Amino acid sequence: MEFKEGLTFDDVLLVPKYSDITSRSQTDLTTKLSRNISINIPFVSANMDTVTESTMAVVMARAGGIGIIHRFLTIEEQAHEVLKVKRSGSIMIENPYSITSDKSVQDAIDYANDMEISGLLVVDSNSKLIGIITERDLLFADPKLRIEDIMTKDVVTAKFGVSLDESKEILHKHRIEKLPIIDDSGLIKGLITSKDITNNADFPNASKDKKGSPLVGAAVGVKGDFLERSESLLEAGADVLVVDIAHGHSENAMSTIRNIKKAFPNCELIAGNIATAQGAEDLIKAGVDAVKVGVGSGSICITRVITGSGVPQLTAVMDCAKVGKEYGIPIISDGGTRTSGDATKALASGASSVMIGSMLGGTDESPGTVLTKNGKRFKVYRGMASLAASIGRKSKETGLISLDDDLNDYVAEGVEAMVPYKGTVTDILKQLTGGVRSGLSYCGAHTITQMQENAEFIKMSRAGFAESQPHDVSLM
Ligand SMILES: NC(=O)C1=CN([C@@H]2O[C@H](COP(=O)(O)OP(=O)(O)OC[C@H]3O[C@@H](n4cnc5c(N)ncnc54)[C@H](O)[C@@H]3O)[C@@H](O)[C@H]2O)C=CC1
Ligand SMILES: O=c1[nH]c(=O)c2[nH+]cn([C@@H]3O[C@H](COP(=O)(O)O)[C@@H](O)[C@H]3O)c2[nH]1
Ligand SMILES: [K+]
Repeated sequence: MEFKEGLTFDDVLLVPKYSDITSRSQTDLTTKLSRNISINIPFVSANMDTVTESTMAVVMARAGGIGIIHRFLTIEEQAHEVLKVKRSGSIMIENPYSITSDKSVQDAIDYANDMEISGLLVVDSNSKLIGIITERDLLFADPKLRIEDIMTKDVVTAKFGVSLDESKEILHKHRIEKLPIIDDSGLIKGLITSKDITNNADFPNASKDKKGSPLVGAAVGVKGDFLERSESLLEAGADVLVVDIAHGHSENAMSTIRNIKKAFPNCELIAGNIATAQGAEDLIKAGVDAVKVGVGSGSICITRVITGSGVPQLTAVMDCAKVGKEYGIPIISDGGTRTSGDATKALASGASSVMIGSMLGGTDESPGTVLTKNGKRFKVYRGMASLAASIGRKSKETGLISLDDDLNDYVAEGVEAMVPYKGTVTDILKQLTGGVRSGLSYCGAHTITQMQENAEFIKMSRAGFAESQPHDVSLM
């Protein structure tokens, strides 16, 4: 039997090429996430419960990438996370939350807290706007009063179709922060807020949908509720769904893809994970709009240790990208990215974008709290097939874990770990994108596609690898 060689990031380097680029800003990182979705930087945050919920997804989209909300939540919770992202950045919120005037102040406080918003529109029984209550109205108000008693009745509004500049003028003139948009009969068409206007100006590179809201994706599994979950996620506004299964080159994955595409033909669909050309081709033929590549490459993955299965990540991406190119379907490299150099190599070898977990795991925007150990700060980052994650899932699905459950029955394919606390994702993405921009320049390329055409990899020896690291110095 002949052995094929499998290589990964540390086995190779990109050979420097002549470049006419004089500044990193001359490079363009725009890329395809999937057949019909473009993003402005090639980074996707992983669908893991210690990486991506709405807070992470909002920051990823603002920076120009996208976050995929993990699936280890109830359908309602996951759809709500999607909704939170969608509502975080559009210039006009389409269905602003409202309440009727007969409810109590306490009802309004509870509702605003649940929805994590700072104000509510007040409507009559015909859904016509009759008032507004904001944080300041609710502050110190007697919780037993009716909303009618404390709401502002002469609401400043604008007609549907009002321009951004006109809205700013109205908000400034009246020194207010919320501008309900109504039609001729007084029905609410939307809400423009000062915060959303500021956000829009502050994040010019943000990835947005056609209506100007941040892009967001959400993962679904292959068992049980996936159709119902898909429907709720799409209703909440998810721009793309990701079929997430450890062994994506399986009948399980294939039938899930076919079922989702049949039920929701317009749904943009990514599926994974696979690690071979045949896997990529089969998923593409089943109807996906992008293929996620990576088996056992992740920092917390022990799939290769437990099962003996996997393909070194660079080879996996190269093999799959050849097929992706034939069919015009983008490839996402998932797992094993530790540096901007790894990301550049993944892109140069044919991936259109890179999914990252551990690099984002210890940030302010990842779920979970900061722990302190020996004076250093950490956050938990765990594999979704780790024992702890599985117990978490089971107790979520069925209530508490029963004492009869034999934990030895569960074969973990991931570990639970800690990663150093790293501050905000924004800074990490600046370093990552800066490194990739430089990487493009070393390949003599202005764009990722150009880099893929120009890229020449060279295999290196262990001595070459050692030479590539800082050496013969004491690091500060
Ligand atoms: N990218 C990677 O290398 C890996 C990722 N993971 C992550 O862990 C999480 C849990 O993954 P799953 O166990 O797939 O999800 P899951 O718990 O939803 O299982 C999906 C179905 O696939 C079956 N299944 C699992 N491994 C299989 C295999 N090797 N062959 C045939 N059927 C198999 C399960 O029994 C179940 O019926 C996911 O988020 C996944 O992305 C897990 C292992 C490897
Ligand atoms: O073998 C595995 N067991 C797991 O428990 C597990 N959880 C996540 N993943 C995968 O790892 C990716 C993140 O990898 P990094 O931390 O290297 O960025 C993720 O995006 C996943 O593809 C797992 N793989
Ligand atoms: K690994």
